Amino acid sequence: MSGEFSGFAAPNGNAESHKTKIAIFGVGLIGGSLALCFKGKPGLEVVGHSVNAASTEKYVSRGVVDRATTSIAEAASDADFLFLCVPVGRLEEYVDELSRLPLKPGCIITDVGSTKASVVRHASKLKLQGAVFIGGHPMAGSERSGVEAASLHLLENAYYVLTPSEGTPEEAVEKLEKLLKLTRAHIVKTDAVQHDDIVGAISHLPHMIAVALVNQIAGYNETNELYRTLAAGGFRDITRIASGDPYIWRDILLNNRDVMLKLVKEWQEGMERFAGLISREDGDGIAEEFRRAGDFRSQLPERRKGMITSLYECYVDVPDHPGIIGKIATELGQAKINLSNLQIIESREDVPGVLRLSFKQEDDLDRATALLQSIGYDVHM
Ligand SMILES: NC(=O)C1=CN([C@@H]2O[C@H](COP(=O)(O)OP(=O)(O)OC[C@H]3O[C@@H](n4cnc5c(N)ncnc54)[C@H](O)[C@@H]3O)[C@@H](O)[C@H]2O)C=CC1
Ligand SMILES: O=C(O)C(=O)Cc1ccc(O)cc1
Repeated sequence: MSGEFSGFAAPNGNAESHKTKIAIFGVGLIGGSLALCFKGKPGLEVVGHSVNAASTEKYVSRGVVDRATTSIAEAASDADFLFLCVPVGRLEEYVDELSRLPLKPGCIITDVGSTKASVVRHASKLKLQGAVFIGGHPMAGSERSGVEAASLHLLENAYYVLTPSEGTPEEAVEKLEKLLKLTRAHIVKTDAVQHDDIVGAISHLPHMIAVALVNQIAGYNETNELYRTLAAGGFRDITRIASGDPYIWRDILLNNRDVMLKLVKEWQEGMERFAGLISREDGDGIAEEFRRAGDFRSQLPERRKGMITSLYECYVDVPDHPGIIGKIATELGQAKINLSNLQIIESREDVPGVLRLSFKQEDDLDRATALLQSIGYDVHM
């Protein structure tokens, strides 16, 4: 092996003679984003698997993998790393299927499922014929799905949780960590059960609440369309995650059932408490709730990609006159700064507009902020 990855040993130590083969089962948003991080790197070969022949052709024609197959056995054969990137409800079947195949001794099987306890428990019960299973969960994503939504930068700067068990060989974890450096994500290790408790609270519950909230408003809208018309900025922002893939989320919530039921109960108790404050007209109590929330929120990691926001954003105060959007877009374009979205938040004739600029990379955000400030715009995060 040569170049950037010289010395990147295949898990069986057979580094020099063969490329390190990475098999990706389910090349969608997450599988495709991982594939893009690995493909084209010296010493690595990326093979995609789908149950569907049309999908395998698409993976190759979009340049996301080196080759693709509908045969699990072919994808798995001689692979050094096997990434299971299918919906959570399918993960255990894939682990079962792999346990029946002649895998390369010392290969590493990992997954990207949003829940960890059940798949880790399942894998620990199987004889994996010399393979090592390590649970994984890249904590970045978006409400989009499919290989079309995959991006080389999706996982950059995000947290990537690994859940090795007590018996997992340390050197296998190190090999996986070394490969995952290519994603530029930050590795965090924790126990699978604890993972599901925490991620249930900070990701699964917010997704559920967003869906319930949108559906509540959609119900009102049936009798008065002004609900949709007036549902601007804030509502749209906090409910973006309600547009996640229905089947991906069905599997996540069902798989994390016990955690979700406990969280929903506690959420309902929180809402009851809030309703009590309102019905008793306890203004101080309401203000205290907002104060506590504001305090905790201000301690959240800033601009951390992953949960709830997968973009880097800033706001620019702009005088409300025609042409300003084009002017800013042109300035950014001339500086070769990649803008991924641009939106007017408030724009009335007598009120200064606020333009929201979204970027996929932190560096673009930093450069845009510096450029726009240098030419006199008021930019804030
Ligand atoms: N969507 C997100 O933001 C995140 C999702 N995850 C996890 O990543 C995994 C994949 O999710 P995404 O990439 O978002 O979904 P996706 O829908 O973009 O990709 C799923 C892939 O699995 C394949 N697939 C779907 N149903 C299948 C079935 N029944 N049998 C075999 N293959 C099937 C699809 O063809 C596709 O290639 C899930 O386990 C999810 O929990 C993890 C982090 C973030
Ligand atoms: O879209 C967002 O902001 C998310 O919260 C993405 C997300 C969805 C599922 C995961 O398991 C991890 C991250």
